[in-house]
Amino acid sequence: MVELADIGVLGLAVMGANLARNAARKGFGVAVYNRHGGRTDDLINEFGSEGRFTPSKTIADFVASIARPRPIIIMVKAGKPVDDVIEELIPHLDEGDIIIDGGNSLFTDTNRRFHYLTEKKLRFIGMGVSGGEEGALEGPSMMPGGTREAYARIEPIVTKMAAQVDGEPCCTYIGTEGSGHFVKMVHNGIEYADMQLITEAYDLFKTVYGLEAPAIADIFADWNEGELNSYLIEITAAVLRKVDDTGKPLVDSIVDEAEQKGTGRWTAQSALDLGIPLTSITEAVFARALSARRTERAAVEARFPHGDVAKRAPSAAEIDAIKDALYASKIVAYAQGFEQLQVAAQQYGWELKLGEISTIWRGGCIIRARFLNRIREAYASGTGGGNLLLQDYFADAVIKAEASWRKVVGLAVAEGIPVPAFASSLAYYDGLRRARGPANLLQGLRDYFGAHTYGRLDKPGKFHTRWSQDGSEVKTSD
Ligand SMILES: NC(=O)C1=CN([C@@H]2O[C@H](COP(=O)(O)OP(=O)(O)OC[C@H]3O[C@@H](n4cnc5c(N)ncnc54)[C@H](OP(=O)(O)O)[C@@H]3O)[C@@H](O)[C@H]2O)C=CC1
Ligand SMILES: O=C(CO)[C@H](O)[C@H](O)COP(=O)(O)O
Repeated sequence: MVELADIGVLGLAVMGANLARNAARKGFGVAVYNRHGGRTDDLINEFGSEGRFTPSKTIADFVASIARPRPIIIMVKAGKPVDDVIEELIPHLDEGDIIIDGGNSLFTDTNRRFHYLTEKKLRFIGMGVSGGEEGALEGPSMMPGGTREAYARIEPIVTKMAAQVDGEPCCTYIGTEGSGHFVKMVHNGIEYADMQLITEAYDLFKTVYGLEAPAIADIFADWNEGELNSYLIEITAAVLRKVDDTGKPLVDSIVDEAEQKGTGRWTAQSALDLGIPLTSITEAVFARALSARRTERAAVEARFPHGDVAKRAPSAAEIDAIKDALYASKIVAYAQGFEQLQVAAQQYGWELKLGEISTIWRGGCIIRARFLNRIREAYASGTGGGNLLLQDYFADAVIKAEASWRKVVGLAVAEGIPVPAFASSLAYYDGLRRARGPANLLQGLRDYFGAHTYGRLDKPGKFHTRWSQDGSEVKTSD
C-alpha cells in the first residue's frame, strides 16, 4: 500500500519548491503539484532523493495522496490565483481538510477566504512566510492565522520546518482570520523601512563623502558586529562588495528604480485606515515610487542641477553619526510597526501577542536582527504596552543618538540629498515628544472655514467662533 503524504504543497516556484524540500528534509512525506507539470518534474528530478515526495499531475491525484485531515500549503502568486486554486481544490477535499495559503496575500482577502471556507466546513490558515528562497529551504519565519484547532493539526510540521533560535521555532499561532497575513504585511512594511534607511546611509557615504562601494561595504560589515547586527545589514555589505565581470562594483551598474509587489503599500494603506502615523514605512513606499520615475528624474535634474558637493572622506565620528541616525530611525520604524499591530488587534478583535511576534522574527525572516531580542525583552518584562520608544532600552538609545541624528539630517538637507526615512523618523520623534504642538491653529482654521468646532484648554466642551460675523464664541456641546 502506498504511504500517504503528511502534507501537500501546491505551487512549486522558488518558495513552494523550497518549502516542499524543507518539509521532506525534515522527514515528512510531501505531496507536490504545480499547474504546469514541468516544475514538478524539475523538483523531483533534481531533489527527489532528498526525501519522501509524491508528485502528481492532477489536482485529484495530488489531494488523494495526502493523509486526512489534509494540510495543503498553496504557494502561488497572491490575488486571483489563490481564489482559483481554492476553487479547484474544493471539489476534491473532505470536511476538516486544511488549506494553508503561504503566499503574500492581502489580509482582507484572507478574512474573506477564511469565512468562505469555514462555511464549507473546510479549514483555512493564512500563513505569512518570510525568508525568501533560502529561508524557505533552510527554515523561514512563519506567521499562521486561522483557528487554533486547525493550527494544532499543522503545528508539529510547521514548527519543525521553521527556523530555530535558542531552541525556539520561529513559528507561533498568531490569531484568527487574516491576522497571520496582517502580521506578515507589517513585517514587510518594516522590511521596506529597514532597506530605505540602509540606502539613505549608503547615499550619504557615496554622494556626500565620495566613498566607493567596497569602502561602504566595510562600514556596513563593521556595523553588523554591533547593535545593528541583522540579515539586511549583512547582505548590504555582500551586495556592495560584489564585482561584475568588468571588475567594477555590480551595484554601480544596477538601475536605480525600486520595484514593489504591494505589501509595503498595503501596510501604509492599513495605517491610514487605522489612523496610525506610520511615517517611516510610508516614506519608504513613497521613496520607491519616486525612484521608479527615472526618466522624469533625469529631466528634472537637468532643470535643477545639483551644485558640486565637496567630497572628503568621513571621520570616524561622522561614520558613527550616520550609524546613530540609522539606529534611531530604525527604532522609530519598529515602534510604529508594533503600534500598528497593537491597534489592529483592538480594531479587528485579534489577540496578537507582540512578544511572540518579536520572538518569531528573530530568525528565518528578512528582518531578523539582534535588535528583535530587545523588543522581545520589552514585551517579556510585561512593560511592553504602549509605544516602544518609551521602553528604557530604546529611550536610552534614541537619547544617545539624538544629536547625531539631527546633524546627519541637517547635513543631508544642506547637501540636497533626500533622506525621507531618516527625516520623517526624526519628525515623528519630535512630534511625539511635544506635549503641545501647533494643531491648535489648525483647529482654528477648520472652525473658521467649516464650523468644525474646537476644544479649549481652559473649559470643557466644544466651541465655535462666528469668525466672519460678530466674532462671538458659542458652546456647541458639553
Ligand atoms: N519570492 C519570495 O522571496 C517570497 C515570496 N512570497 C510569496 O509566496 C508566493 C509564491 O512566491 P514565488 O515562489 O516567488 O512564486 P510567484 O509569486 O512567482 O508565483 C508563481 C507560482 O504561482 C503559480 N500560479 C500562478 N497563477 C496560478 C494560477 N492561476 N493557478 C495555479 N497556479 C498559479 C505558478 O504556477 P505555474 O508554474 O504553473 O505558472 C507558480 O507555481 C507569493 O505569494 C509571494 O508573494 C513570500 C515570501 C518570500
Ligand atoms: O515577502 C517577502 C520577504 O519577506 C518578499 O521578498 C517580498 O515580496 C518582497 O517585496 P517587494 O517585492 O515589494 O520588495
